[in-house]
This record gives sequence, structure tokens and C-alpha cells, in this order.
Amino acid sequence: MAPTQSKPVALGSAAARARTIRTIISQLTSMYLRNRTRISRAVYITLFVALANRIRQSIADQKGDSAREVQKRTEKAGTTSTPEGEDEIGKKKRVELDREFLRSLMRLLRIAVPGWRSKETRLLISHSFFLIMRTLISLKVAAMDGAIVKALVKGNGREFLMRIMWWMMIAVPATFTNSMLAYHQAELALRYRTRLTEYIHDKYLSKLTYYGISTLDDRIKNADQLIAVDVTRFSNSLAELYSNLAKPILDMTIYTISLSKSVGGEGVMFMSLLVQLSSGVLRALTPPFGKYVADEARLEGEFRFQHSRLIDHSEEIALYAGHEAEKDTLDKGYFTLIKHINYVLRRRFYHGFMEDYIIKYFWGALGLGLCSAPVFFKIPGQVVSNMGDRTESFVTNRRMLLGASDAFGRIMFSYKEIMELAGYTSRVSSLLEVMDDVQAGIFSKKLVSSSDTEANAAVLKGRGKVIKSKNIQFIDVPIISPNGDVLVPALSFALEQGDHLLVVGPNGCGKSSLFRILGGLWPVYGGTVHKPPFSAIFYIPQRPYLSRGTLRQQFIYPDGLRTMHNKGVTDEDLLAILRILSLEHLLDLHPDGWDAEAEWRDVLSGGLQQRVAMARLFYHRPRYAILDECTSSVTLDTEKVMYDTAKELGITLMTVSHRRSLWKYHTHLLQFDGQGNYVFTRLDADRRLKLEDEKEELEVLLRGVPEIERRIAELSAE
Ligand SMILES: Nc1ncnc2c1ncn2[C@@H]1O[C@H](COP(=O)(O)OP(=O)(O)OP(=O)(O)O)[C@@H](O)[C@H]1O
Repeated sequence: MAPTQSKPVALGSAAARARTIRTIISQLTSMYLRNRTRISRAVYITLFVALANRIRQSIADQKGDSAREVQKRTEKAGTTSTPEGEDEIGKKKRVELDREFLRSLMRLLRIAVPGWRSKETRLLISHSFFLIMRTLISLKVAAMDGAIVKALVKGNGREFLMRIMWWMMIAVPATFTNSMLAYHQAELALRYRTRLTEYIHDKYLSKLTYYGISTLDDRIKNADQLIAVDVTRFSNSLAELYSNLAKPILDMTIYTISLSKSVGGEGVMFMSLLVQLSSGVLRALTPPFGKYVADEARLEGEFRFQHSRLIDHSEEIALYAGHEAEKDTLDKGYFTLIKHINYVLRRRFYHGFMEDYIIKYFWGALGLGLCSAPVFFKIPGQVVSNMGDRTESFVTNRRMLLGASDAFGRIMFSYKEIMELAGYTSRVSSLLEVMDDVQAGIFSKKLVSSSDTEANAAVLKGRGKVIKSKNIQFIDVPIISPNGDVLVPALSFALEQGDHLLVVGPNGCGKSSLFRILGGLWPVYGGTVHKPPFSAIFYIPQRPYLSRGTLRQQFIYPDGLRTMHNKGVTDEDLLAILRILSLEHLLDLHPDGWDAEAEWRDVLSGGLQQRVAMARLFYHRPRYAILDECTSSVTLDTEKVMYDTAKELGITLMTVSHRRSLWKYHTHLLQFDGQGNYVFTRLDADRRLKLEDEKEELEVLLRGVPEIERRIAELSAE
């Protein structure tokens, strides 16, 4: 009984369940149809956010991988030091799309686009306007394409011609918009570059930053390459990225909305899912292009640097016949670069192959399927009655889809560009960071030293006091090389105006370094330095610097013509200085006289260059002059004229020289022994010279003693 009773109950409940399920499905369907637009909009937004997140994630992953690779290699090497001649930038600094990248990019952006009212902002706004214009025109053209093909299919010649005419007319604003976009992009790149270069030049050429970067800090090996090449690449990459990202995002949004209206949101959603999936595959297989770019820029810089060394030292190399050795170095630099470029090319080849296939063909096939939706399925809200309408809708949809997929493809491609931008951002912002550090007195240098590098690093952290004063006084000031080697532990001496100081000592004992401290080039690592301002001290090295420009400029450097006139100095006054040093014949070298331009470093001999430098000193008439072996190539007569005139002009002289002929021009002597000790005394040149002569005679005699002893021994043996 029980089974016969239970069966109708079971049947009844199954039917009820089925009815309930049917009711739920029909209610859900009608609810879906009623809210179709709202639901699909929500789905699009979710998809869009997920997609953006996916792209961001893919870039971060790529960068993370590359950074891990770099770290692994560094750990393998087991050291944090930099191999000789290699640029630290790009090698140590991670190229990642993280907060650090955004922070660096924001810093560069604030320089490149300084404010809302700047010309760059106006350019960006009008660039964006043309981007929107272009997308709207493309939509219009897509609809017109469909209408043209519809007229063709219907065989309506008049309508066909009319449509073609309209098509030609819309081409006028379309082409104008395209040209404007190209113009805006190039102009923006140029503006960014100008802003950045001006900013960097201001910083680089103030507070002796250029000196600090090249001498006291070795994080940047070739600042020239960074300023001239990497800033340009960064600017181009930034300008390109804006149009390459903003336009496709806009295109994709507008096209997808229009498409979903005509082919149905479900198809678009399904296609988006497939696209997401395939972009995941692409992401997994993309190499770290950002790091490749940073590496390539570094290798290019090193190669260029080797060439500029050859140009700078061509004479010395030629006299050594060192061309083979230089060729080896250059070839090595070039082949390292080419090896890297070839490696990247191969990676790009395989990646491009896969990327093209997925983006163009796989997504293309998906698109064709989607466009056929109105032909095979009924789309709510779409009235497709005849073949003409069907063709029109297919052509329009296909055109929009091509636009949307092209836009999506470009967004996908753009992660490569973002990675490249990250590479340039890392290099340029590193330059800015190092400049900030150097200006704040923070240096980082690989210590190559005979002594304990840790102790040296500690010494380099110390700082002494610098006090502005009329006279010069050193109180317990250590002389320390940028490597941290202590040349003199504590130096004390005092000079008043009119005291002329001669500094002597063996090579490498720290004579020039003393003046580097005085000139403010090297930091004061301890003690107290009283010294006049930088402008009151003039420096003449053994090989004077001759600037690019006219003959006049060689005598007044670093002043310009206007400053010379402001000081009330005329060409006649300059000629008088030239006469003192017997240099007036230089005016006859070229018909342009004072205004003659030449590479003066090559035109003038070593001795003439030293005389030009002395004339420069007479023009500037500073309170103090540092003369670092600056008379080594001139005759004793010229040397006398130089020193007598300088003293007549009231210049206090501080000379580094091994020449005894110079002793008589000085009142004080600072003598280093090369072991860290020194003597500072008044200099009685006559007495001192007499003592030195006597000492030399005795030394000669002493040298003969072993010979005499040997002879005596021989005679005794016989
Ligand atoms: N930029 C630098 N980086 C590292 N070490 C440096 C630098 N400039 C100088 N030194 C080191 O400091 C030491 C002193 O150099 P300095 O030029 O003062 O010698 P000097 O006494 O003038 O010698 P010379 O008579 O040969 O000109 C040297 O050992 C040199 O190698």
C-alpha cells in the first residue's frame, strides 16, 4: 500500500517543482529583459575594470620577473660594487611598474607639465579634443560605410553616389584631425623635452653638481647621454603613450557601447571573456621589455663614452700608437651592445609573432562571429528585414568591431610602451636623484683604496666647518681623497693677503687637493676652514681650459662680452694685458682679430696656452690666485713677468710647483713629505736656496762613496 500511496505524492511534488522552476526562469527572463540595458552596463563596467586591472597586473608581473632576474644576478656575483666603466643606473635600479615608478613619473610630469595654466596643459587639452573628434568621426564613417554598401546591394546608383559624396566630405575634417593629432604629439614631446632639459641644465650647472657627479660620485658614468638622449626618449615615449592610450580607451568605450546596441550585450560579453583569456596567455609570454630598454640605453651610453674618450685624448693615444688597444675597447663596447640588441630582436620576433596571431587573427575571427549575430539571432530592438539592411548592419558592425579590436589591441600593445617608458623614467629620475644627493653633499662612490674601505667610508661621512673670511686659515683640516684615503690627517696654516704661499711635496701627496678644498670642489671632512668667497679665488691649472668661442673670450672666460663691458674693460685694456705677456701677435692669426673663432686648444701651443691663462688672471684681478704648475711650459723670463705683474696687481699667490726658480716670489712655504706630515714656515728664499745647493752637493759626494769603498777594497785585495 505504501508504494501506491507514495507514487502520486512524488509525481505531484515533481510537477510542482518543475512548475516552480519554470516560473522562476520565466520571472528571471522577464526581469532580465526588463533590466537588460542596466545589467549589461553593469557587466561592461565590471569587465572594463577587470581588464584594466589585468593589464596593470600583467605589467607589474613582467617587471617583477625582470627585477628578480637582476637581483638574482647581483646576488650570484656576491658583491654590490660596480665593475669598472659600468653605469650604475639601470643596472642596480629596478625597472618596475610600482609605486616607485609612479612617484618618479609624477616627479618628471610635474617638471614637464608645470601647471594648469602652462602651454603643455593647453596642448594636452586640445590634443584630447582632437582625440574625441577622431573617434566620433570614425563612428560616423562606420555608419556611412554600411549605408554605401547597402545602396550598392540594392542597386540604387543615385543613393550610392550621394553617400560617396558625403563620405568625401567627412574626409576633410577626418584628415585635418589626423594631422592635428600627429602635430600635437610631436609638439608635446618637444615641450616635455625642453622643460626637462632646462630643469636639468639649471640643476646640473649649479652648486658644482657637474663636478660632483663626475668626480665625487660614481653612480652616473655618462650624464651627457642621459641628458642628450634619454631625456629625448622619455619625452617621445610619454607623448606617444598619451595618444596611444587615451585614444584606444576612448575608442573602445564608444565602439563597445554602439556595438552592444546593434549585436546585443551578451555577444560582446562572451567575446570579452575570450579576449580576457587570450590576453592572459599573452601576458604570461611577454618578456621584460622595460628592462631591455634600460639596458640598451646604458650600453649605448658606454659605447658613446668610449668614442668621446678617443676624441678627447687623440694626441696622447696617437703618440703611444695606442689605436689597436683603443680599437679593441671600442669593438668590445660595440659588440656587447649589438649582442644585447640582437637578443632583444629575437625576443621581439617570437613575441610579435604570437601577439599578432592572437590580436589580429584570433580576435578577428571572434569579431566576425559577433558581427554575424544579427543575421542568425534576433536582437531585441533591431529591425532587420531585408538583405540590404542585413548587409548595412554587418558592414557597420564589422567596421566598429575592427575599430574596437584595434583599440583593444593597442591597449594591449601599450603595456610594452609603458614598460619602455618605465625604463626611461628610471634613468632620467635617477639622474635627478643623484643631482639632489650631490647638491645635499651626499656622495656614493665605489672605494678603491689600499687601506680599509670601511674606515674610509666612515671618514668620508664626517663634515667640518667653512667660515667666510677675508684671509685664509686651515685649522686641523684633513686632506682626504674622494676614495677616503687620508693624505694629511690634520692641516693647519694661516695666510693673510699679501702672503705668497709655495706648496711643495712629492707626487700624489695632496698639493692640488688642498686647493680643491679651498675652491669648494671637495667637501671639508673635518676641522675649520676660513676662506674668502669662491669669486675671490682664481685657479690656473697646468693645462688651462680654453673655451669654445672667440679669441677675446679666451682672455675674459668665464665672463662674457657684456660683463666685460659692464666692468668697464675695453679691447684696448685687453691689448695692454696681451702686450705684457707678448701675446699681441695672436690678434694677427686671423683677420677677425678679437672675434676670431677657433678650437684654441689645438691652435695654441702648451706655453702659449699658459700665457693666455695668465692674461686671464690679469683681466680678472682676483684677491687670491692658485697657480698649479701653471708656468711649467714657459721660459724663466716669461715666468718672471707673470709673477712680478701678478704681485703688482695685488694678487695673493698660492703656487704649486717643483721649480726652484719660483721660490723667490713667495713668502711662505708649505712642504708635504708624502707620509701625511707637513711643515709650514716663512720662506727665506736666498737662505733656503743656499741650503738646498749645499745639500745637493753633499748628496752627489755621498753617491760616490760606495764607489770609493769598492775601489779601496779592490786595492786591498791586490
Ligand atoms: N677625483 C679623484 N678621485 C679619487 N682620488 C683622487 C681624485 N683626485 C685626486 N685623487 C687622489 O688624491 C691624491 C692626491 O692628489 P693630488 O692631485 O692632490 O696630488 P698632487 O700632490 O697635486 O700630485 P702631483 O704633484 O702629481 O700633481 C692622489 O693619490 C690622487 O690619486
